[in-house]
Amino acid sequence: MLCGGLAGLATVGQLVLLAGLIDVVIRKDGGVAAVWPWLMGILLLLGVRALLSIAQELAAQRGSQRLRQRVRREVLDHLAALGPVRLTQYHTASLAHQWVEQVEALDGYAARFWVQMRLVALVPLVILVLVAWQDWLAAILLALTAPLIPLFMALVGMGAEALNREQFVAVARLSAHFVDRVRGITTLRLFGAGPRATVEVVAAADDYRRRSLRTLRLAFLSSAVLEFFSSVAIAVVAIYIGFGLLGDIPFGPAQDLTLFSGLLILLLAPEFFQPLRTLSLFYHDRASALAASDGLCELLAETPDERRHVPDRLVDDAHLLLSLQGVTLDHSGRGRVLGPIDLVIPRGDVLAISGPSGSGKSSLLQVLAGFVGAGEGRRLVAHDLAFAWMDQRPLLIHGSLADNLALTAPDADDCRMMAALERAGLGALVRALPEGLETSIGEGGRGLSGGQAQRLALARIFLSNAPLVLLDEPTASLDAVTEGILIEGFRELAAEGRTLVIATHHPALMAMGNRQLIMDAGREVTCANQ
Ligand SMILES: Nc1ncnc2c1ncn2[C@@H]1O[C@H](COP(=O)(O)OP(=O)(O)OP(=O)(O)O)[C@@H](O)[C@H]1O
Repeated sequence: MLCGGLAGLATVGQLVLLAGLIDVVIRKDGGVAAVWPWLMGILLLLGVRALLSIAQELAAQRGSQRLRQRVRREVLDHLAALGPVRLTQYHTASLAHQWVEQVEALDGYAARFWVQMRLVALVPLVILVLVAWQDWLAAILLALTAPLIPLFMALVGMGAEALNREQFVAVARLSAHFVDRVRGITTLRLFGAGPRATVEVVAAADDYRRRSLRTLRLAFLSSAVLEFFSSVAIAVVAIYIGFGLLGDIPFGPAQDLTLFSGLLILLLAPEFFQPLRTLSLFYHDRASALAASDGLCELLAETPDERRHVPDRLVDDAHLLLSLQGVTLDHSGRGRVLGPIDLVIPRGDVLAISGPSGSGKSSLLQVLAGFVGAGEGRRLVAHDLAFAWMDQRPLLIHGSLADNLALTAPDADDCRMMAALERAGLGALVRALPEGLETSIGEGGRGLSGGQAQRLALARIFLSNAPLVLLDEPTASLDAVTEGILIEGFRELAAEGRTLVIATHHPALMAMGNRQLIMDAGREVTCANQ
């Protein structure tokens, strides 16, 4: 801001020197020697101004980058605090859009508009004082026209803000729409719905195009309004100076106008409006930043479930890993889906949970993991509670096999990774791949079969040191061979001394448990040791 203010003052100084130079040249007093000091002064100020402008731009960019980094970190922390279950109400593509695009939209505001807003009064005020010193009537003319510009800008800006808000909602919807169609491309083709989906995507994209053009139209309109008013104001001042110099204005300070003062006022008049013009250029940035911050604030206003984060500590944690005491779980609009339930999980236990579909098995695992906070009751955990999670659709990221394995063991070397893959029955496959561990896979394990993806997830659990392994229907819809490999893998984990909690319908997995918990309608029906 300081650099911007000084750069503005340097511009004013440059114009004063320019008016002086022209005055000296035209009046031809003093010869070439009299021109030099003016010229040198102009060149010096030109260099100073350039340096100050660069410094201003760099500082603004750094400030904006810091702000965006902070907001992104805050949004990520908030998403983590909301937890995986609450996040299911958002579309991944919309969240990604908010995290990338909406935070990016703050850049123009932070780096340009915010600075310009604070500079906008400084230079015009200095110019007004200078002009008033030369000719108070010209200063009044400038001062009268100046307020019209912010007034019209604000009027246009109000519309721009609403349009930008709609625009962000439309982009978020379009992103979600597109990602859904791409994810479901196989199903769409199977049902012959490809052409209809294409038409829908085209219609959504066209809607977005129309909205973008409407927003741009408004941006151009606001610039045009501003240009019009500043041109009219400059023209009025120019006419006044012209007639004043000709001696056609027989009243006021016009009679004292000289070549220097007339020139100076004429040169300063456009500069008087320049900060406002620059501000209007950035006004669109303000509108889109306000709309983006609305969306971000809405997301950040979602209060995380405090109970998820502050579990009570177990007293006897040498023997127990986890304990639920009278825990319940309610979902808005669904009422109670779990509990009250009491459950203790000793270290080294293998607990198999079964029961009909919808009986609350996954919900119980989510409460055990702390993905959702319990409504009533207490969740007590051991001090070293870390858990590994595996369900029917393992979370695989776009990247190499090694990247996916490193999610649970960032320090694991290739040897350890290969050993884990061998144990999960993927060794031969990975060794046959030309790029081995560096082979890329798509988001959600695209490029791997369902069974291979599950085995990769199992290898990840082998690599992790988590004492508790939570498994939610890990063998659902797999072939017999993969099922066998996974069940063997889980046996090995249990033999290592890890604690396993498995929600399953599979008889072999149920038989693995040293304890059986049968659930119905969110309640424990029986809990028996084998
Ligand atoms: N995020 C949620 N929001 C609202 N209701 C939910 C949510 N998750 C689960 N439910 C409801 O809670 C109940 C228990 O669901 P849960 O997924 O725990 O059952 P489940 O025993 O694991 O079923 P399945 O064997 O079919 O996987 C169901 O009625 C379900 O509709």
